[in-house]
Amino acid sequence: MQSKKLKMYTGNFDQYVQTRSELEENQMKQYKWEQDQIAGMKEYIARFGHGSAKLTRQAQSKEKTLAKMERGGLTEKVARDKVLVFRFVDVGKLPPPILQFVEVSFGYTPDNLIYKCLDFGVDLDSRVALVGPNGTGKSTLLKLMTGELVPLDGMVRRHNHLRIAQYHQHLAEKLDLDMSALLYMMREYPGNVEEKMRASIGRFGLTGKALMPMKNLSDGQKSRVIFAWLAFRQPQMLLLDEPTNHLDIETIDSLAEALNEWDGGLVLVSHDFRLINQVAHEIWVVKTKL
Ligand SMILES: Nc1ncnc2c1ncn2[C@@H]1O[C@H](COP(=O)(O)OP(=O)(O)OP(=O)(O)O)[C@@H](O)[C@H]1O
Repeated sequence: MQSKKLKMYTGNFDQYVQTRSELEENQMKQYKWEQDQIAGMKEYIARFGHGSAKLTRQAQSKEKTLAKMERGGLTEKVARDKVLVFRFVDVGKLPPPILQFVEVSFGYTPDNLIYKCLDFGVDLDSRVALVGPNGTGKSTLLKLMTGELVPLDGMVRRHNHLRIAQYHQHLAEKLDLDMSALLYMMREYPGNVEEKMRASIGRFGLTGKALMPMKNLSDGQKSRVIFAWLAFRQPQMLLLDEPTNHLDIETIDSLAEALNEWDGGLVLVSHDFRLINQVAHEIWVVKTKL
């Protein structure tokens, strides 16, 4: 969708990028050529339109050519897509260890353990993608990291100053859809000036949508409100549970870019290899239950 018009492209995303760039390059060449012609004719008409009979005739002829070109429809300038701004504020480093699992065992019931004697550490340089079939325990592991769940055995040690933020789809249910994103943020984080809140929403590409009720936002835009809400807490560690479900390809790429520019730690649960390939340095496979 460009300039409110739907254009169809065949092939995959990479082919679309290639074809679109070629078409736009040609369109820009044609646009520049036409604009040069028009400028030349206009200048001629302005200079010689009231000169000798011969020059005036030539100027009139150019005027006709110009009118014909305009009637035939001029080539439009290539409209650049608005680049999505997605940005997490840098938080600075905390000395490791940041988050450590020591001999952790966990199950929702003691007779059905999902994890047994887990030992690992995650720090602010970590860029981990957790992958594996549904129901193997990826979300459970994130909840153990945040402290929402506690181990049956062993311990999870967190740095005293560690701020963790977790993204998951259920956060969308917390949004008050009758409110605008701006009012929502101001209610969630009272005592902050409006300008600061607008900027925090703007960092997630929602500047033009800040004032409309959130029920009018698409699912992808609601996800971005949640990202703005999480980012405002300036976490050093982001735990993202299936963050791309409602995001289009450009937004996924913006998210990947923002994560790559950010200095915190990341644990990502996702099936989306477009995001995983761009941001993960390690892939941990969570396999079947014990
Ligand atoms: N609150 C709960 N009480 C009891 N069992 C639960 C609870 N939450 C999850 N489970 C079970 O624990 C196991 C692991 O669930 P978890 O949600 O961590 O898996 P997952 O790998 O994140 O899968 P998915 O991608 O489907 O969310 C599943 O068998 C699930 O049914």
